[in-house]
Amino acid sequence: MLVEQSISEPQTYRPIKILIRLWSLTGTYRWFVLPLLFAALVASLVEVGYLESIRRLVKGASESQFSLIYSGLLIGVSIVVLRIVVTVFTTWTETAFQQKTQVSIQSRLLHSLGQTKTQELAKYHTGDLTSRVWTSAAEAQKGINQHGIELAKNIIQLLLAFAYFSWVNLPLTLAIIAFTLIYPLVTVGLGKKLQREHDQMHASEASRDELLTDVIHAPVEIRSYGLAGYVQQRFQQRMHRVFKQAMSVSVIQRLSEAAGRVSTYGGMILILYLGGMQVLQGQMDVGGLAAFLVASSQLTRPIEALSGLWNQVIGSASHAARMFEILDLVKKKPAAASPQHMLKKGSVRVEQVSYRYSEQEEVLSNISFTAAKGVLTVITGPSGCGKTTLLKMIAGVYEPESGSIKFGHVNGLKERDNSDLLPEKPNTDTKPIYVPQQAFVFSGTVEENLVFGAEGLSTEEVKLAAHMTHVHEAIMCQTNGYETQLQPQGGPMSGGELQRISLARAVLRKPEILLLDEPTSSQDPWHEQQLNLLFSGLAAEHGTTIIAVTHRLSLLERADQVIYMQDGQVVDIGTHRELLERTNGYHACIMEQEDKVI
Ligand SMILES: Nc1ncnc2c1ncn2[C@@H]1O[C@H](COP(=O)(O)OP(=O)(O)OP(=O)(O)O)[C@@H](O)[C@H]1O
Repeated sequence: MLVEQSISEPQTYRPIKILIRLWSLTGTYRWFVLPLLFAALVASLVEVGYLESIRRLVKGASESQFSLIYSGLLIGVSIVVLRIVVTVFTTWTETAFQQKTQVSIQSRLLHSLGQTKTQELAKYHTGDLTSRVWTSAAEAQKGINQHGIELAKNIIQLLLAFAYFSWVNLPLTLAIIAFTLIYPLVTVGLGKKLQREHDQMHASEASRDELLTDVIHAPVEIRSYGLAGYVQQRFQQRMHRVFKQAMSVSVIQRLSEAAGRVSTYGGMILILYLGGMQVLQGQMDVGGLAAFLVASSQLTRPIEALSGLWNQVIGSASHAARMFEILDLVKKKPAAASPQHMLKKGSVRVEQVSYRYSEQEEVLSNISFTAAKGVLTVITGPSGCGKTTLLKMIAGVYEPESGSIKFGHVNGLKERDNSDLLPEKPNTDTKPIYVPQQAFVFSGTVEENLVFGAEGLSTEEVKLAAHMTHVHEAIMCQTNGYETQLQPQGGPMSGGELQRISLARAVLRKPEILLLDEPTSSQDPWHEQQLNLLFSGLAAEHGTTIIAVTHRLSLLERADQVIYMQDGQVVDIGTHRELLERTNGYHACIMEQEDKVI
């Protein structure tokens, strides 16, 4: 039998705090709220004018006072015109506010995702992350730009209507308010429970989305392992959980709506009773009571709307909490280290670096070495010894648990002058560029994949980088050349071609420090040799500092220095020849890897 894992209880936030934070996230667009609130005030005054128009018309007709009828008519016509103007203005401003808010919040999220440490993001499933960034962000922002604004409008309307009705007949007004308050009181009472149910429902939806993402990403595995039935069963279980929680949410919402109906009808009956008594005692005429009854919805409607809106705000708040969790993953950057005057610009110094993934045993212990500017450094060692972890640490993906990684600041080496090979555009970004073993394919064409994020480069520059990594011809073999649309898995380009596209993407940016993880792992011997030549050339002729992780003998032979690692430690540093002569295990390790490659 399949056992579904339980979903951890999400953190619950206070809705008002959430609304304030959402509002502050909308950047400069937050001030759209002011004209909208002003429009809400005008709209509420219009409603009061409407009430006064009815009162004058009814009173004028029942007492045959033509002056009252005319003034009632005048007020009525004026408010119709004003209402049209306010409606047009509000619709336009609301639409603009909604769109700007959504763009602002979602781009904030994407920016945060780009800055969050990989190990933090790794705790989230892709399906969950996607639903937080898109669904939760879209639903959360409605909390301010739709429900929040409506809430404010109704409060303004309620206050003005209350002031007006109190002026007309205070006892009746107090009676109807007292009765209608049942609704918001019930809603607030159920609010906490409703928020908990919303939180759990969103967590269940996320677990369903995770399963869907797995199915989409692994159709081949599902078919070859015959998992279709298993996946279907799991999906049904997760949908059942979503359904149960959606039912709970719905029941709570219906309960509070029922309280709304009781309070509306009860309020009407109370007005009729108290008003009837006032008529019998001669304190009010029948016309006045009828007008009050007709217009009383202006008082009860905002109260009912407030309660319904509060439920919606709670729904948005629950989505917002899921989104904030992601925004809060970005930790403040540590204070910049003092400049290392001994290190030349482009050099990297790794000092006594140790690292562990969560509670596991140490993956890197006390690693130290220097990669000088223009030097080709190659890290090698048995599988699992920590090479990729070390490279990612230099790239800034992980932070050392102890020790430090320093980048040189002193500009002492010769400028890149003889740029007959590299594109001419000077590189201003001195951050290391990391090229992973598995090329990542962005959605778009080959050219877009090469240029990605570095707009403004000419076609010649892009082609030059593709020539340098020997992928230009393969691209030109495609019917649409550089305009070829890449499929999510990189088709129609092969694995080796994609790896060379990924290298060209890095070369195009003229990095001072280039970090390569198994850069020739998918290459045939000829391309492997050509790429090795490129790496040596970049280092020797262009002063690029290259740190590569590899098992390949051909690259080890070309390296200026080889760092040999075992079990998370540096065993020895030297040239390939030196290590072959003096380091135990190095020769065996290289031969073993070469045999695997062959
Ligand atoms: N995200 C992770 N969470 C937990 N442990 C990890 C993670 N990534 C790697 N490890 C562990 O850290 C150790 C070092 O992994 P790493 O990928 O750095 O080794 P490697 O030398 O590059 O291996 P290979 O040559 O097989 O690519 C391994 O034991 C691995 O299981």
